[in-house]
Amino acid sequence: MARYGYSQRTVLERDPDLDRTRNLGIIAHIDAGKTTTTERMLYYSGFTRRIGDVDDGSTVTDFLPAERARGITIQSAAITFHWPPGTQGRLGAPLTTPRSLTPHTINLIDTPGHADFTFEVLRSLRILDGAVCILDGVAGVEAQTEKVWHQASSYMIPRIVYVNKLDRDGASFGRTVKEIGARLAGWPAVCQIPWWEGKKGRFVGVGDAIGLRAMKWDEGGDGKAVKVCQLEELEKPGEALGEEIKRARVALVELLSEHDDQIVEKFIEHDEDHLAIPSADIIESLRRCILDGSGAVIPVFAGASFRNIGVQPLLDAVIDLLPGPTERPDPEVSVGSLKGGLNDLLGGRLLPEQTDRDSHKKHKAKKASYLAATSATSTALTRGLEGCALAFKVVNDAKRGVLVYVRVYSGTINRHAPLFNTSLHTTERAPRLLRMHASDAVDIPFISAGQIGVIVGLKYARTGDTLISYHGANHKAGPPSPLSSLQLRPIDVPPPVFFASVEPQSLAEEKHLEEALALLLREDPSLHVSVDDDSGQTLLSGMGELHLEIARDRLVRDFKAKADMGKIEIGYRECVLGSSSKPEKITFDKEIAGKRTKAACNVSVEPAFDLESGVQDSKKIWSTIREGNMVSISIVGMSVDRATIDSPENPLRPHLNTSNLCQALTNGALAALARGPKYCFPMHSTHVRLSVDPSSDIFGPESTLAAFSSAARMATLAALKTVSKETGTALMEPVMHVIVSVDERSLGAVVHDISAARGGHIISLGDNDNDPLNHPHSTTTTAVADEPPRPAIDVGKLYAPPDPFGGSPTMDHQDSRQRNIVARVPLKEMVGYLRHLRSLTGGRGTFVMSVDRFERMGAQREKIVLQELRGL
Ligand SMILES: Nc1nc2c(ncn2[C@@H]2O[C@H](COP(=O)(O)OP(=O)(O)OP(=O)(O)O)[C@@H](O)[C@H]2O)c(=O)[nH]1
Repeated sequence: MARYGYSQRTVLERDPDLDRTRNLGIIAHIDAGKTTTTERMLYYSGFTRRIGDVDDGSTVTDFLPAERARGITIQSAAITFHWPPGTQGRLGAPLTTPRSLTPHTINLIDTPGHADFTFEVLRSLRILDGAVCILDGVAGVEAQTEKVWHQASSYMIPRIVYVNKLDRDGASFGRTVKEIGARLAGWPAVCQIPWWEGKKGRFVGVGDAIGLRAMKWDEGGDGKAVKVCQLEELEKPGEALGEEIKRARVALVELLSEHDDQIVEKFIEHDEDHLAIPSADIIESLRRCILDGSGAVIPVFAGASFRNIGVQPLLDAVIDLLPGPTERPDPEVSVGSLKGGLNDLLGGRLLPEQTDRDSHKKHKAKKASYLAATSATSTALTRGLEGCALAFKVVNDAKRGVLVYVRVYSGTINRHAPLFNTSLHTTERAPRLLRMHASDAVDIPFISAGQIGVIVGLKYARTGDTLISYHGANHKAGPPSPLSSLQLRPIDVPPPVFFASVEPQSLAEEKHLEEALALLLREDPSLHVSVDDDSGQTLLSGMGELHLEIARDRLVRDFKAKADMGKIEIGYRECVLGSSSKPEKITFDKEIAGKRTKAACNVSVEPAFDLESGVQDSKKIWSTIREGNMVSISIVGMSVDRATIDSPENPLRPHLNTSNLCQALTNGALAALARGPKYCFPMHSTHVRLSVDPSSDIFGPESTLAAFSSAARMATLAALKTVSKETGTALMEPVMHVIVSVDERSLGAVVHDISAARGGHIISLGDNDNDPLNHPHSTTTTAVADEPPRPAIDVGKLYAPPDPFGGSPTMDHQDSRQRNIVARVPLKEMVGYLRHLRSLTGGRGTFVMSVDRFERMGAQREKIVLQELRGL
């Protein structure tokens, strides 16, 4: 079965320009040096005339004022530049090997490193064809890196690693290589080794195991001039670098031989001489090994971007090793109930998957109907579809208005073409198309498959929406089915756990604030806005404190909204403690716009703390799980089979369509669940059972969908109120899955702090028994969920060059060993944790966290939290 996001190999036309395009992302832990490295890339490619500096806020990529002020990257900006610069080759000429001899187009998508921006990272990751993962040579593999690395594996993104900051005291390339093996669960293929010179071990350049040479940069220069030394020059007596480069080459060939048969042939062809294999063959082998995006083989490069060392060979590696759009797997789409690769679907090659439970006969019948459906869909798509793109980012630009960044996956998107948004079901024209160079832009007539570009002037498109253009576009009706339901697979948005009220400073500002919030939500769908019915207050919720702080900055500074944001608070949830004793029946009966509307339904509620295992209800014909709650619907006289087919006996006919009715009822119930009866927090772990009896609850044409939705909302509110009175409700709190990376020395203090002071539950300690790093000969397997485990990695057998001081690759320096503490901790106890962790660990500790679940609080804890909430 295909993994998340993609199925089989793509069948994009082999376009020579696309072969020379790299949709590249840079991923890393916060502060590893993404922006610093990007600035050098832009400078060496001739894109900028001076090197921007993160520390004085003059970089090209971090162009939002909020980013510049904080010195961190918040938004992924897409920039296009060319590498190598100059005229060594020309576009359209056949590809030479190595590819880095011919100019290529790099679309660079910068991704944020902060944990609060997971959604940003994910939405950038999915459109990449390859990525560079930057590590800090002192800190090694940090918790956030591990997290993003595994996310990239699940999107099958081919990656290379760049170990940065090797100029810093305490930098340890060898230890970092071992950590790559252990923590990133792949085989590090050391392509470069650091060149440390003199007694103090000054970092001056890199040794190249692929090209059997070394590169040296002048101290203090802009790094443009690179001195290349061949192996012979490095083999002088007393010169250790030459020998180490040879050792690295042997290790590289040995490693590749275990993953690639073709390099074994080359090895034999060259009399089993590791050094005799041409560098072009090594490059091709590395390329083959990383192309599947599994991360099983991890090419490792070295540098110190801040000192202008190592960036040009890194760019060469991007071109030489990472794939172009034509070499990537087919993007996964859904069309109605069909799911599969877009190009498979267009080419009529989508095959059904047989589940283990399907009997052969049943499978045969299923396959026949499936094939008929896919073939009809394929024909419709091939006839109709002109272009299909994913809006992966929406940005409000002060000069140009709203910019929608898109990646085109099929066909072309042309200027002025009407674009149908299959997520919102609206059509909008694309008046202008741009190619972005950070904050500069160039007008272009079209964006074709595999390319990244910007559409200006769209009013509705949001981040994550699928946009299509089609033959015979019809503004009013939109495309015919099934084209109208074509969607590139969306990203799951985690639940928001922090919220704050947002108030306009005056009544006159209300409208402007509303518009600014709407724009903010278009940019970032992981933000939510709700209006408290009782107080009329607008609440903005998000995934982290920083997430909301940035949202406030965006509102006030960038959108110029005159608004105040209240205190950022934790988004608790409320749950019912018992079930309704009898269903609550509500008849909604109201005149709307001069027209009478009337509908009724019955609702009962009950606790559902384990939604994962499913809630049994034989009568239900429809159920939805949303934000930790379940809504299930039954209609008297209908069973699951008949419900989906609008047969003549369907009791809802002729006024109502079953799925529209169920959707309207669900929307009504979900609206009621947004506010708990006692504490006003959203409900969680609650099952709403809704039932409609067509003989008594439907009143002919007066029973509109809106009337049903209102009836469902009111009945759910009433049922929650009754249960709250009869059995009570309780508070639930977000509990986080936390990974803290600390060195051995601080382990005890941090563990004690988590378990004693923060009420956390330690799950694992990365202790001597489990942590491969502490057992040089122990093994590790891949940590990617839903992946079959890869053969174990023997960390002790990995090649890593010796480090000059301190960080020996055997990691016998007890105190500098990194340990990962995995724990579950209530979010409330994690507020402001980074500062505390830094003080416990002398500034070295880092952590990542994500929402694990919502948990009911004990009575004592609930009392304390309630007192705090009431300001007591
Ligand atoms: N000594 C040294 N410092 C570096 C190097 N590269 C980056 N830095 C410094 O590390 C800090 C963080 O660098 P950034 O480039 O902002 O890191 P980033 O990964 O973009 O950080 P975010 O944007 O916050 O995710 C800055 O103070 C840089 O000057 C390097 O090679 N050597």
